[in-house]
Amino acid sequence: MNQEHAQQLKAAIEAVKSRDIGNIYFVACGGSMATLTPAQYILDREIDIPSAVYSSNEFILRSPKALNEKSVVISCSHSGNTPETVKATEFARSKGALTISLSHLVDSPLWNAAEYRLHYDWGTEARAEENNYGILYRLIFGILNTLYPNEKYARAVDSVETSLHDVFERNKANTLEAAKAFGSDYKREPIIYTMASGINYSLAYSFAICLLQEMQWIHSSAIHAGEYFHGPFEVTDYDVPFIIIKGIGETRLMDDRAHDFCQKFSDKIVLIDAETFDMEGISAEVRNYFANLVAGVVLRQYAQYLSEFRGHPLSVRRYMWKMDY
Ligand SMILES: O=P(O)(O)OC[C@H]1O[C@](O)(CO)[C@@H](O)[C@@H]1O
Repeated sequence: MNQEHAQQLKAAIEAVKSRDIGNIYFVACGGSMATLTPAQYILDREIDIPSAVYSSNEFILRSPKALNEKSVVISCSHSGNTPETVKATEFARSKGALTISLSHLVDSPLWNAAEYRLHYDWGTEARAEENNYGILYRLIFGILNTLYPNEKYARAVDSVETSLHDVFERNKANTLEAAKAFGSDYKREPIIYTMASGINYSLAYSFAICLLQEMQWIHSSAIHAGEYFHGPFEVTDYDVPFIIIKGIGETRLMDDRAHDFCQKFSDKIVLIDAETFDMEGISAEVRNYFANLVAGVVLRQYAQYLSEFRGHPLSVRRYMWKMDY
């Protein structure tokens, strides 16, 4: 266990405990916003303190009336440099909110803007319990366990710290051949939709906007499985690809309904079904909250092989970080 990370988490959790909390905001852009979103889902399900997710600039511009000294604002920027997220964190602090920021870069502008800072590891060598989701889940379940002590939350933290890494590795190995087949079969597709609901929706969103659009320049759109029947299903056809992510929790009914319909008319469905994951080691009562993380790792491997078969590295950009925007 990284002791520096553990100290940073302890300080942030204690700070939350010392306050009277009225609401919790999650603020970030793009992939980082998608990373934070499952935490909001978990809070929604577990406690009655209201919470919301905002894209950083909208947070400033909309300026929620309830943002005040009773707010906790959790922001995240992988680079620590996204100006909107830095400004949103400064904005939250100026309103008296308790600010906690996650970043891979120590001493970045975001790092210096927040009151409490959480560093996370990144890259192929990083252990799951120390990466972005590992730190976020230790924070969220740590906060829950502090505010509402419950063995379930303690076991969730324990699942992150002792099992998540191996769960990721096993599921990556189990889906390696499927990832290669996806890369090979879908390499010439000009458009790929993603679909999910509940805690998995932000994964469908980040796969569409970050992996497919940003990193592969493939047209895409994330469709909420519940919303599919309210417009998007009209584009379903035998040659239109959909990646459907099915969860194991309370919103699976919506995933099933969308999948049942979609497979009648599309011959190109890539199903990522959390029911097939090996979740051994993750406490049973919180598996729904972890299956989306496993789906993310599985899908990342799919993107990696798509990129290899297309000869288009995931790191290539046309505009991002190259010009003013
Ligand atoms: O604030 P961050 O996490 O550094 O984000 C920077 C960029 O990285 C992404 O999350 C993924 O490349 C983009 O969506 C975003 O614009």
